[in-house]
Amino acid sequence: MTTTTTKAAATTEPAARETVLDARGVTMRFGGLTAVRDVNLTVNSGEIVGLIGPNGAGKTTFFNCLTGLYVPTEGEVRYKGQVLPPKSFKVTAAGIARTFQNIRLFNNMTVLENVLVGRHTRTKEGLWSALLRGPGFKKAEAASEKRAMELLEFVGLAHKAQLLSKNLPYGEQRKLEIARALASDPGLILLDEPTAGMNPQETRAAEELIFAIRDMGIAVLVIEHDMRFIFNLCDRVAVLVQGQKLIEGDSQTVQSDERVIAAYLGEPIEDTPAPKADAEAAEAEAPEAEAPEAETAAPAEAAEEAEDEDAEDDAPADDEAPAEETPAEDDTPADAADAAKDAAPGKENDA
Ligand SMILES: Nc1ncnc2c1ncn2[C@@H]1O[C@H](COP(=O)(O)OP(=O)(O)OP(=O)(O)O)[C@@H](O)[C@H]1O
Repeated sequence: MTTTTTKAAATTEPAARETVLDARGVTMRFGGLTAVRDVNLTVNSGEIVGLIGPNGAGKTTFFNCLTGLYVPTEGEVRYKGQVLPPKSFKVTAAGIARTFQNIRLFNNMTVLENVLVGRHTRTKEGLWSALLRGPGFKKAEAASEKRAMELLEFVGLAHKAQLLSKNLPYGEQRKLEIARALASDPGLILLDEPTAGMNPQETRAAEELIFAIRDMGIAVLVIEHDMRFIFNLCDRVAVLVQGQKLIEGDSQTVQSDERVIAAYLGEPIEDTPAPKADAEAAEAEAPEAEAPEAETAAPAEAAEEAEDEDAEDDAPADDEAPAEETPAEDDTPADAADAAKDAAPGKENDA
């Protein structure tokens, strides 16, 4: 990635902005625990919005509600005005892509194949066409491969296209996840801790990459514990504390808000420090990044998974252990779906 894009680039764009994401009154309960409570959040085209909060504040749960992994107990999520069905593959098809806190790559597939998996929501060729490998299929396959290579070029991994993804260094695996998410041609990308485990140099490169994604016309919603990264990157930042939105505003407003500092430090603040000191204090108190460990439980039959509409979401991840989750029904075996209904009787959104 050699872009020189900066935050200022966005502010010179025309003001006409479309509301891309509109989450209204989103609440998620797990039994007696309310992980997310009545959260409203919008993301507009051309924006990079940050979502921060202490450990356990409900950030990832909120992302899961936005992307159909969870059916919110209350509230609704709209993408470009349309209520989203709470099914992850439909959310992806509608135009929202995401990456995960714990990397979810198909370890035994090549870098290129991983991006092609992300492309499947945009290919129209059916099973028979694929089996017979007719001219339509071959044309679609060539187009997908071309697009996948463009995206690998964009994230700086084109020269590693034929390597197995498990052989990439950690920072590059994170980039590959982003390329795979971009392969579905999203209008909005949700990034869950994109710099976790990265060194400062990689973090700086990730920042440039996200600016470049924004400049491609894709709105960004990002969770991150690195406060310097968030406040430098985002046009707006929302703070979740104990499942509720505490404050939302520009970086300056948020980082100097006493309640935000108190939430991170866990104690009342008598004197408000200068904003820079705030950011450093918050960063010092922020939880450790996730251990840089790639997902190791990629499905044995990766090719079969690629055919599966839910392939991405079915790849297991440690932070979202299926045993305890209450995901949407299409992402789980029947018994887990039953458990989900009992534990999280969220309403079904209409398409
Ligand atoms: N499937 C689940 N079942 C029960 N409780 C859950 C489930 N998923 C999350 N929680 C709880 O919901 C709360 C919010 O968790 P969540 O992972 O969304 O927080 P977070 O802000 O993303 O935290 P972190 O910054 O550590 O990733 C926590 O108390 C967590 O234990």
